[in-house]
Amino acid sequence: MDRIRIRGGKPLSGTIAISGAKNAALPLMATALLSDGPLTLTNAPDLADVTTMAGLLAQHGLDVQRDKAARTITMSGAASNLEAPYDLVRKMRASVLVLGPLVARFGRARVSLPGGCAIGTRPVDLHLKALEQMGAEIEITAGYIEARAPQGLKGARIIFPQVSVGATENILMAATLAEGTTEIVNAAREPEITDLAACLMRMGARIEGIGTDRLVVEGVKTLGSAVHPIIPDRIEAGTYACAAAITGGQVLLGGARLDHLGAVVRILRDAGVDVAEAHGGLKVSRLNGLRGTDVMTEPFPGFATDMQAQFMALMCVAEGAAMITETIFENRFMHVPELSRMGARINFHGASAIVRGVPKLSGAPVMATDLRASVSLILAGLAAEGETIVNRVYHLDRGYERVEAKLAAVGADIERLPG
Ligand SMILES: CC(=O)N[C@H]1[C@@H](OP(=O)(O)OP(=O)(O)OC[C@H]2O[C@@H](n3ccc(=O)[nH]c3=O)[C@H](O)[C@@H]2O)O[C@H](CO)[C@@H](O)[C@@H]1O
Ligand SMILES: C=C(OP(=O)(O)O)C(=O)O
Repeated sequence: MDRIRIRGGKPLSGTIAISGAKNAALPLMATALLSDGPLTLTNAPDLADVTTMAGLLAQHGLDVQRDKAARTITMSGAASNLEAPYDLVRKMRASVLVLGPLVARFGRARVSLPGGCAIGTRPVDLHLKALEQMGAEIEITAGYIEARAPQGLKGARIIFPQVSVGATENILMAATLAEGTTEIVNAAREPEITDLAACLMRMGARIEGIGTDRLVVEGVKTLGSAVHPIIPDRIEAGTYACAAAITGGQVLLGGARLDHLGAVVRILRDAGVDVAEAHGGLKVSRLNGLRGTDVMTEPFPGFATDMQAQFMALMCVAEGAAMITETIFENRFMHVPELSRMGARINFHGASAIVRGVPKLSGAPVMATDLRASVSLILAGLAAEGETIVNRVYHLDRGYERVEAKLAAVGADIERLPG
């Protein structure tokens, strides 16, 4: 298995092009199940998760054409197989996003339950309850969600008791082909939801309230073809902002959008990082020391849970203490013991961690159990004295396109060691 070797201490300088967003690409690909297409997505990132989703759609019977050089994915045809198998769903939880589109269009689907993962139990009860409210009959048998709506889905008033990105996406997609009006109350407002709604509108869907926590969808009979550009990855941008900050460098994040970063910008600024809109993206620099800054994760526009591990790496070398509270996932501190192995001073109890900054981290072999934890160790490695080896790179490849090439191009001493 590949590993990443980093020799720390080099301030980053230059431009990093931000790729299309993983978390936008995956639901956007699932929308291809709602029509015969073709649906062409541009600015598609070259990520393991995108490959998994392409494989899932192909096994459903869609024609999936991917041009990596042109960064496009074109999907067409109607699903002939309505089952999403365990082997693919367990690799990538976002596979469950095929459920809403399949039931809406074909009146039934059989989708493996995703199960838990390193960061939490991550149930899909909100997705299922909302589909039931829209008239679907749902049974769980042999680890599979069996959903049936022989008369089609019906519009309903869905009030989510908790903000869920995936449930909002599944129900938004399903509602586009349901009979009548669906109102989604307490909808997630992440930029990826806005991007999904924009693509669905291009395909002919009728949606109001885009960008708010109340989406109203008027069902239509069919959806058509579209060409849609995927938004830049705000989490990749935030990650490289932390890379610039932790090394005391200055980078331009090509294509990154300030309005997509939500509270991440304010918190980075509070911590002593300069983030400014610049021609072609965002300029991030850190000329003085980092300040310990408290943060709590929240749904958008709050501070993203997908940025928590990276921000913690930054706080490991800040002056003073930072209290980091994780409110979205119950087990998203897997990076703490590994950062501690690199000399970080972190205590955590329950949902909060106290990070007491140290002047220097020291390189070490480390291992991570999820995507953002892995990249937080790369960030720590960029700032550490000596050599850091990050094992289990497959987590990184799910969500970061050529992370070592992008960082090396702005001056990091980093390379992939083929396993
Ligand atoms: C592919 C993708 O876009 N993944 C993102 C998506 O994941 P995902 O869509 O899985 O995350 P959710 O927003 O659904 O999860 C938020 C919280 O709600 C809980 N919950 C969710 C659904 C449900 O039916 N029942 C339930 O209890 C979850 O366990 C979690 O505690 O949003 C997360 C929160 O911003 C991000 O960290 C992930 O990167
Ligand atoms: C948790 C993440 O992804 P997923 O929902 O695909 O596991 C992530 O992108 O940090």
